[in-house]
Amino acid sequence: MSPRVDADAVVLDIEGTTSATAFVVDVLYPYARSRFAALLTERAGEPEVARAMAGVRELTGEPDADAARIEKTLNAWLDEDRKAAPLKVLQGVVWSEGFARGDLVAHFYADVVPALRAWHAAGVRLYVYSSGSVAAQRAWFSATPEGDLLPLLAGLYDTENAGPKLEPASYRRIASAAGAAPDRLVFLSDRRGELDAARAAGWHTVGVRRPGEPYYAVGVGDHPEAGTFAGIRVGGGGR
Ligand SMILES: CSCCC(=O)C(=O)COP(=O)(O)O
Ligand SMILES: [Mg+2]
Repeated sequence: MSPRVDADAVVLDIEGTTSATAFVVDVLYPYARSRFAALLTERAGEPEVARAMAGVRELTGEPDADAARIEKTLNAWLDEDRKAAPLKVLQGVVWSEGFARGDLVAHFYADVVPALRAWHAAGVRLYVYSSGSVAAQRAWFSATPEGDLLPLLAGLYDTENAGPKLEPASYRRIASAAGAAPDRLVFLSDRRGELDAARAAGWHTVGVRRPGEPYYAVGVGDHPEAGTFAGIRVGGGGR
């Protein structure tokens, strides 16, 4: 449970890995849910909102869906924790404003921020790859109980700029964008399917298994695993 990884860069999943799924589901989702109606009716003319509403209509095959119908769909997707791109865009809009306003403060497991600081200080580059939109990621890392962590991060990737998390091509895209050889990258995630996709792209992987998380019981297959970030050694020569 203390993997050593010979890599130059760490790529982080958020939900279930750096942070509790329960916080996302119990705090962030209700925050978004309570603001969708106003967003869809009062701000439908904003390009990002309009594009996401068109995306919902396309995904559901309901070209005439009005704001109320779209809100219903978004709430159903929230109930399923479905990582649909238009939902993630709209969540990103609402959450960014919530974090900026001070309504929301991000959650990180206690072992995460010390490890991120130590890796960064040792010259390991840090990236995020999450289903949460880049806007949501930026807001999340900028408003933490330990202050603004964005300066630690070299880049942010989501399903829009990289692609779906279960497809190896997405990890190849990230490696190329980050200018890193695949075998110099390690992906930390709680989901076996994501780890399988990263490994298929030639990356190192570590499955993060935290008791109480939804994927804990499923396990991470034959990927190296860690219970916390504290035991993960990353660096040239596995330092
Ligand atoms: C700051 S992103 C909030 C979490 C979220 O909405 C999400 O979908 C995270 O999914 P992940 O890919 O990080 O498991
Ligand atoms: Mg996750």
